[in-house]
Amino acid sequence: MHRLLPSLFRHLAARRRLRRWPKPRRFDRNLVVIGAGAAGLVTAYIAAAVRAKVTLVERGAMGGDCLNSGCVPSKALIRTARLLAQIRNAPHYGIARATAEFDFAAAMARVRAVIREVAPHDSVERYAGLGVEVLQGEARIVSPWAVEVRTAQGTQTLTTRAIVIAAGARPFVPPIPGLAEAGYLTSDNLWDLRELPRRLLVLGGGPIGCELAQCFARFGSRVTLVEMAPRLLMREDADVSDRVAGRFRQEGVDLRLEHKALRCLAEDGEKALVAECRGEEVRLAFDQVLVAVGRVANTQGYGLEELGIPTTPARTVAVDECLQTLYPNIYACGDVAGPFQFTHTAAHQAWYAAVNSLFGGVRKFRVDYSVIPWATFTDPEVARVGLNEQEARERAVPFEVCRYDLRDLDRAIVDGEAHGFVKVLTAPGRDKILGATIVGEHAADLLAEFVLAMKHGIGLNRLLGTIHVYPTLAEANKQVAGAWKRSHAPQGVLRWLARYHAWRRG
Ligand SMILES: Cc1cc2nc3c(=O)[nH]c(=O)nc-3n(C[C@H](O)[C@H](O)[C@H](O)COP(=O)(O)OP(=O)(O)OC[C@H]3O[C@@H](n4cnc5c(N)ncnc54)[C@H](O)[C@@H]3O)c2cc1C
Ligand SMILES: NC(=O)c1ccc[n+]([C@@H]2O[C@H](COP(=O)([O-])OP(=O)(O)OC[C@H]3O[C@@H](n4cnc5c(N)ncnc54)[C@H](O)[C@@H]3O)[C@@H](O)[C@H]2O)c1
Repeated sequence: MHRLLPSLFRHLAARRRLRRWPKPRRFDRNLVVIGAGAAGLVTAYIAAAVRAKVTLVERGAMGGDCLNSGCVPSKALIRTARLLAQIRNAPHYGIARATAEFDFAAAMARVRAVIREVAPHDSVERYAGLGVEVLQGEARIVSPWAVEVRTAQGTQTLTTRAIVIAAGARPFVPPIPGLAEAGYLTSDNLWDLRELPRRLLVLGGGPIGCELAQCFARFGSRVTLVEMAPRLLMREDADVSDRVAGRFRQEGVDLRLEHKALRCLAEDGEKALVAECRGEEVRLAFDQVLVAVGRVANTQGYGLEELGIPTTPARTVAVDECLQTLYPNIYACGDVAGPFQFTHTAAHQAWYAAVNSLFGGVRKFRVDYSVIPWATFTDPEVARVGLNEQEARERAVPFEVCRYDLRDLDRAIVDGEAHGFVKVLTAPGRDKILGATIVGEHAADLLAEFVLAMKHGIGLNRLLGTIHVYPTLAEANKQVAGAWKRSHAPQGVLRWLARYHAWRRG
C-alpha cells in the first residue's frame, strides 16, 4: 500500500495542475505529437493504428536525427571506410595487388543517396497513408490542451486530449574558449563536407567520436582523438575499450586519452587545441575539429518553461516510469526524455507514450527497461545487452563471468577475422544471463540471440542445447554457453562416472 501512495498523490496533484487550465468543450485531436524522429514517428504510427485522430508536427526533415544526421549517414560512411580497409588488407587473402582510388566527395554523395533511399519509410506520404495528419512546422505547447503550429501557410492552434513530446536532442558544444572562432563540425553539419580534412581532431571518445574517427582515419585523414577519460567507450568494460583502442592505434589514430580540452587557438596560420594531460599542457594542431562530447535534449522554446514542466539533472524532460510529465495528458519519449539515446529505445518508449497518452485513464504501463541492447559500429564492433562487469560491481550485483575468445572460432578463422570475444555474466551457480558483451565482426547481429534469451528468460543451458549452423559466427554464442557448462560441470558426479567406467572396463 505504501508504494501506491506516492503515485496516487502524484496523480491527484497532476489532475489539480491540469484543472488550472481552461478545458475546451470539444477537441480537434486525440493526440498531437511533436517531432517526427524515431520516437514521434512510432508514437503517431501506433496512435493511427488504434484509430485515434493524431497530428504529427515536424519543423525540420522527416525522420529526425537517425535518418538525416545520425544512424543512417554514419553507417553508410562506415560501409565505405570498411571497404577501403578490406581492400588494404587484400594481400592477406591472396590478392597480391588491390588498389583503391578513394573519392571523398563521391563517398559523401553516396551517403546522401542512401538517406534519399531510406527517406520514403519516414515520409509525409507514408504517414498520411497510415492515417496520420502531418504538419510541417514549428510546434509550441500553449496549454496542456492546445498546441500552436506555425507553418509556411500560417499559424493554427490545435486542441488535443493528449500531447507526446518527441523533440529529440542536439550535439552538445562545450564552452571551450576559441572553439567558435576556430569553427567546428558536429554530427549535424559533418555531412556537408565535400573535402577530406587533412588533419581531423575528434573531441570525445564516445560512440560518435569512435565511429567517425575510425572512418576518417581509414579515408586517409590524420586523426587525433581527444578523450578526457582514461579510455574510449567508458560505459563498456576496460577489456572492450582496450580492443577498440588497440585497433585504432594500429590504424594510425593518434589517441589522446586523459586529455581535457582547454582552449582552441589560431597561431602561425594553424589551428590548434590546447589540452591538459596530467598537469601538462599539450598543443594539438588540426585543420578541422569534430565535437562529439554528448547530445543534449531539446527542452527550450516550445512551451515547457511556460507550463512549468521541469527538466532533470541530465537536462532531459522529467517523466515518470510511464513517461508522463507533470501533466497527466502530456508525455515525452526518445532522446528528449532519456535515459537512453538510441533509435530502438526511442521506438520502444514510443509504444508506452502512445498507449499511455491515449488510454492512460483506463490503464497505464511502466516502461520495461530490463533488456536494453546497443552497439557501437567501430571495427571491431562492440555490442552489449544487460550488465557488464563494471556495472554489476557498481550495483553490487553478484555475478560470474564466462568468456569465449573468437580466435578459436572456425568461421572467424576462415574469414580472417579471428579476433574479439563473447563475454557473458551469469547469476552465481546458475545459467541465468545477466548480460552479454560481444566484441568482433558482426557483434551487433550476434547479440540478438542474447537479447531474445534475456527477454524470455532462456538460460545458457538451453542456448547450448540449440543447434547453430556450422560454420557461422553465431556459433560463438553456443561456444560461450559450452564454456559456462564446462566450468559448472558437477565434479563429484564426474569422479563417480570415471570410477564407474573404470569398473566397466574390468
Ligand atoms: C552520428 C550519430 C550516429 C548514431 N548512430 C546510432 C545508431 O547506430 N543506432 C542507434 O540506435 N542510435 C544512433 N544514434 C542515436 C539516434 O539517432 C537517436 O537516439 C534517435 O534518432 C532519437 O530519436 P528521437 O525521435 O528521440 O529524436 P530525433 O530524431 O532528434 O527527432 C526529434 C525531432 O523533433 C523535431 N522537433 C524538435 N522540436 C520541435 C518543435 N518544437 N516543433 C516541431 N518539431 C520539432 C526535430 O526537428 C527532430 O526532427 C546516432 C546519433 C548520431 C548523432
Ligand atoms: N551506435 C550507436 O548506437 C550510436 C552511435 C552514435 C551515437 N549514439 C548515441 O549518441 C549519444 C551521444 O554520443 P557521443 O559520443 O556524442 O557522447 P557520449 O556522451 O557517449 O561520449 C562523449 C565522450 O566525450 C568525452 N568528453 C566530454 N567532454 C570532453 C572534453 N572537454 N574533452 C575531452 N573529452 C570530453 C566524455 O568523457 C565521453 O567519453 C550516445 O550516448 C549514444 O546513445 C549511438
